[in-house]
Amino acid sequence: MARELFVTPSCWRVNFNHYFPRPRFSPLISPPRHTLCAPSSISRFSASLAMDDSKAGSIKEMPLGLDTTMEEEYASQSKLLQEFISISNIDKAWIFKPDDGTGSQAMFSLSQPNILANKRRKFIVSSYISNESKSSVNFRWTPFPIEMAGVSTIVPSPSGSKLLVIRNPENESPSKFEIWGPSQLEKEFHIPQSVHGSVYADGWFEGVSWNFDETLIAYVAEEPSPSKPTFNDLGYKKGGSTEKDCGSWKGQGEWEEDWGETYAGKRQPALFVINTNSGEVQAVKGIEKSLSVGQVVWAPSTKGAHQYLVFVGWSYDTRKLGIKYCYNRPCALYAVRAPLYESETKGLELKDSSTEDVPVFNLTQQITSAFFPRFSPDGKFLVFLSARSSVDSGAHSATDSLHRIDWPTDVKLWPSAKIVDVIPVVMCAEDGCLPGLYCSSFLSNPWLLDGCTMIISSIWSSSQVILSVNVLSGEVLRISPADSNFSWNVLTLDGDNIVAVSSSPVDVPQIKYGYIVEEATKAAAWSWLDVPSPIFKCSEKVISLLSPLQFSIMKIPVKDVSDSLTKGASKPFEAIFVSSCCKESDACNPLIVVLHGGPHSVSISSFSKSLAFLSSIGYNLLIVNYRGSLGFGEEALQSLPGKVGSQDVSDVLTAIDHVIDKGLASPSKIAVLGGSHGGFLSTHLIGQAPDKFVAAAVRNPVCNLALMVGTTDIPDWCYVEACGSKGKENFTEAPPAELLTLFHSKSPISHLSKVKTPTIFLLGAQDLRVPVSNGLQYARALREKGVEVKVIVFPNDVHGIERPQSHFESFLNIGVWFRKYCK
Ligand SMILES: CC(=O)N[C@@H](C)C(=O)N[C@@H](C)C(=O)O
Repeated sequence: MARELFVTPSCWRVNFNHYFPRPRFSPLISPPRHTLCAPSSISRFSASLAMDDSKAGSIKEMPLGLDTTMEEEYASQSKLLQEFISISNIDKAWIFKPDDGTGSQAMFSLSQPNILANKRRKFIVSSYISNESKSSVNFRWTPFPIEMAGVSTIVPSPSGSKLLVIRNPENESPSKFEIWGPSQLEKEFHIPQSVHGSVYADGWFEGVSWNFDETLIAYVAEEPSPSKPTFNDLGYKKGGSTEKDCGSWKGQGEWEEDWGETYAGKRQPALFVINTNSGEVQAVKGIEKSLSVGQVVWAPSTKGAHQYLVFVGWSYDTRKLGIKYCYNRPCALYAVRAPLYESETKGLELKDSSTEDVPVFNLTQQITSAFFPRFSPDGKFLVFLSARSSVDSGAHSATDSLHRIDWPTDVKLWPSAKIVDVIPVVMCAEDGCLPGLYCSSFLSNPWLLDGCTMIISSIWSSSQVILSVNVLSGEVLRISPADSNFSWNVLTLDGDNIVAVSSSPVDVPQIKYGYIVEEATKAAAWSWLDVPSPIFKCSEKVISLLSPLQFSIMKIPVKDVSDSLTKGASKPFEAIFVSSCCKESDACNPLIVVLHGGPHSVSISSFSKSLAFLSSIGYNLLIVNYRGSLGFGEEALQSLPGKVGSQDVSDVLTAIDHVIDKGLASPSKIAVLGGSHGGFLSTHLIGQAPDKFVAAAVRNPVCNLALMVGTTDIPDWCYVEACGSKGKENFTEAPPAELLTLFHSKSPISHLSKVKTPTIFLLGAQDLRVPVSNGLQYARALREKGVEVKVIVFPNDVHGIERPQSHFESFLNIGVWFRKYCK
């Protein structure tokens, strides 16, 4: 579940299958290993042509799996794909306010794939913001970005006078902490591996927080490596050895569970505090060994009392089940006393100075999930998000709720403090009303100047919108324009103004500046200005290819509504339709049906570089948010578990019929593209509707639940999605034979005998979520029965296939594959 969604730093829940390349820094990948579709006669022909081309007289070999016709296509598509892929993303932004009250300074952290190096390049661009009047704003940009090579994360201090830069080691070397002032490096500290490993910068466990007077920074890092047994020629060496000596060697010791997909080999996340003056690092004491911690913030401090930290803790029963994309892992907010530093305590008489038995308080015992803690600016309340629907139902993601704790000044009252519901889980909303909360991140400071209104981004049907939430009254307003089908995301706040970004499937992102219009009706209370910026600059070619494209969001009525369906599950679902408007003839472009994974994820109406590339080379897109997707209320979402492979398949077929009936698609030119659960749907579709699709492309598809259940990091997912609400209770690591039969019967592999559609498989060999065996088994079985198949295995990729070269090669092959079969 990955994505290329712009400007949504830790947004795991949206579109993540195709559109969210998160940086992965590892060595070059090798060329495709498996290519099962090139007839040898064509290969010989290609080789001879290549020979004629060669002025040097050497024989050029055609890369594995290519023929000359395809090579032409490769060459032309690859140039264009590069132009799309090189458009920058905004990962984060901050505002700095000078003391003299003049204007503000914005800093944007951007990234761009460096395909040659197979890494993401990170850089910074700044802009001076001046408000000439309430309704006009001017951003003056620095002429060039500055590269931030080797930087894992940057975090400005609350006053904006210091910048923490963390560089994680690539090997066994120390983590580097740099503290920068306005014009120079002020401090640099190297934290050895014996203290802790890499600092978490994963967008989930990640948490780096400055205290109020900027003397301490709390953060989450990997625990130091446990010692491993040492052996030498006499056998086991008692007491081990810290030094490397050539006469001894290290064994492995006991295997430790990790959090699965993307966390392979990562050690337990633990809490640390560094003193910004001395560089002294202390591990936070008192936290149970088994608790994984993250998202730390400082609790409001009281003069003369200890400082406390609030963090999220995840516990587990017998094993850690995969956590990436899985909000159904129980978690709670905890408070713990921060370590004491001598310099901090000088001259202070601490009220509770004992260092023994440091207590850890669970603040959210009444609820099964609590994360993204944010204190109000006055420290009077603590707000957090909860995925309790997800935890309680077992669905890996579901509708969120927002809560508040009025923060007691007396530490002893913390554990019993009441949790107030601010936004409850929405089961089924009336048309035009909030469908529920679906958030993948909160700003570190989400507060307007009144101190009680939070600005957040959330999914609303097929779009992302910006909401203002008054956490005292519970009033929620959709403040991004309600008449816009574009997706909007808040980047940072400038006092009571908002710096945001807005985009659509056919419009590259545009920076927006939002301000409150006085004395206006509530519905029109915010106005948005366009901010010209150099950030999303793209080539003339890209601009000209995007300009004739248009998109709409279609409502698709549910087929076969019955009394057994809830109201929410009987309401229309949605699909985003992208097409070319200026057609020379009446013939429709070929259609690609695009299916997100999860299944409890969503394709939003934002710009996706890879999908825009496919649209620009002449495909219409039908991006289906089948029932079960996020953004449509809890009843619609919960209608899918237990019915995967039938209800979702039926919704996609209904959406296809809808566009055919409207004359927007030709029934003989339809292809399907999906990853993970989207690949499950795609392979189901080519089996259940074998005459419908001329080509398919699948990325790490789930093809056989009976195989997946024994190999994935989330076997519980197979139970919940195949069996519904019973699945959670019945989960066991050793599924009985009858259940394996059920899993098989609900899987695409059970329809394999009917498949005819030429299918390309893009597989990540390091995928722990849907291990490569799932795609390979299905591809080999198709090949065995004579269906055209191409398989590309990326040896160093995980589930998302996001490493720049792999992402590029995947979409280039998808483009060429579809061109071959969809004329
Ligand atoms: C929860 C989860 O990871 N499910 C996978 C089977 C899946 O479909 N993943 C989605 C999110 C993806 O798009 O990769």
